[in-house]
Amino acid sequence: MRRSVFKSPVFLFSVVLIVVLLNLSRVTRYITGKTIVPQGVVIPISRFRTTMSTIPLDHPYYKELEIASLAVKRASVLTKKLSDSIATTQKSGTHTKDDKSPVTVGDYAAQAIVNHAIQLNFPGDEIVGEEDSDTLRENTDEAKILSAKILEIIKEAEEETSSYSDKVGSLTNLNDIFDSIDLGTSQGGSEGRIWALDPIDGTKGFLRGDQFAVCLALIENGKVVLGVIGCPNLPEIILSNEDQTGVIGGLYSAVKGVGAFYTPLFDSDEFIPLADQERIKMSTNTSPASIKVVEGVEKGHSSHSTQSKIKDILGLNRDTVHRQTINLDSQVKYCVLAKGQADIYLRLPVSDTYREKIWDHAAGNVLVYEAGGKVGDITGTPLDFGKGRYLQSKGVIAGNNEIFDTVIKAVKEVL
Ligand SMILES: Nc1ncnc2c1ncn2[C@@H]1O[C@H](COP(=O)(O)O)[C@@H](O)[C@H]1OP(=O)(O)O
Ligand SMILES: [Mg+2]
Ligand SMILES: [Mg+2]
Ligand SMILES: [Mg+2]
Repeated sequence: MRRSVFKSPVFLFSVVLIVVLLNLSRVTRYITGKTIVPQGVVIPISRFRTTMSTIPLDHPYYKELEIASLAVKRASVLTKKLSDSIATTQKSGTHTKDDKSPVTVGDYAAQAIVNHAIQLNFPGDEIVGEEDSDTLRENTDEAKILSAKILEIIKEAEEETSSYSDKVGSLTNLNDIFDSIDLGTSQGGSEGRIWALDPIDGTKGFLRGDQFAVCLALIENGKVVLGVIGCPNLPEIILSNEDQTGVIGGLYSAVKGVGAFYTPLFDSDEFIPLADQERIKMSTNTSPASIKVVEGVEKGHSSHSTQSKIKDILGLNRDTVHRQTINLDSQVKYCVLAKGQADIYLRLPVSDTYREKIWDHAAGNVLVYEAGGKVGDITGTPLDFGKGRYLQSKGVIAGNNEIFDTVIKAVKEVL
């Protein structure tokens, strides 16, 4: 009997050869740990994965995102350490500013680190930063104690994140630290590239050992195009004020036109490309029985009583409203919202004259938009980040696309 052609050694060898050739890149990767792309260029595997994903490696602002992420991670390592030893921080490292708000060694040190990274990589860009070094440069005992502590904690954080130093640099003396802090004096505006930095957003939360965030945004011609928020104390899953679980520490990023993303903040000591991060999306929930509202903790920062009335109008039940309200300091509220763990953010003004600062909202703004939500002032008008260091509007309301207009209607009814 004639042997079937399918069983001939030549045929079987050909099949194996075709399979190997079709999977050449996988085979090479298995043997060498490197990937060969068709042009014969050898690139590391993580870059190959990014190229193959839906998000290209050359997406807009890739380098800005990489530098911003590493700088925010280093500042987060520093502030987390302080936050974990908060009893000492409170005693020795806090100064009260002219507007009576607190500033700690953590705020100064984090601003120095992030500003330095921006200047090193994008020397033509301006920075609007919350802090300045005036107090530290005074010839007083308090200034000397604060400054010595700042130098010490920066050195510690740089040692712990030394693998980033080729990208974000390092600061080795107090003069350079003061100069770096003072790079943040831009007056903002609607032209050019301006970074907005809040080195510790929610300093009061930080001092309580609760939530705070390191917030960095890039504003181009008045529009926020990139935002990175490091949340050193934020659990991955936030269900209510009592029920919060999962990995502690999150890094939330958004690039305009690309999307919004989450990755654990302390898991890796390198930059994780967006293709390897988790894409996050706002909820679409509009049901009064199950929607969740995020608000600040501090009654002096937003009007909790006006917010209660709005929740009433939206139809939240008075018996369950406390379970549907999540109180969090700082821009972590935008992160929880963008991740779809809450549906509405209410920040009703306590005073007619207070104007929000751009560094308090810029990064959160692009995060919510890119996750599929909306942010506006109390009239629903989008926030304008091109008007200087301050927003010229009152209050902040954010929500998923389905519920936003209903919330604005309720706000108008109450005010
Ligand atoms: N009087 C005020 N009204 C509204 N926000 C304020 C006021 N004072 C400080 N803030 C800022 O509000 C934000 C925190 O508010 P909340 O945590 O309630 O959302 C912080 O950015 C804080 O600045 P800072 O960055 O100095 O902490
Ligand atoms: Mg402050
Ligand atoms: Mg702030
Ligand atoms: Mg701050």
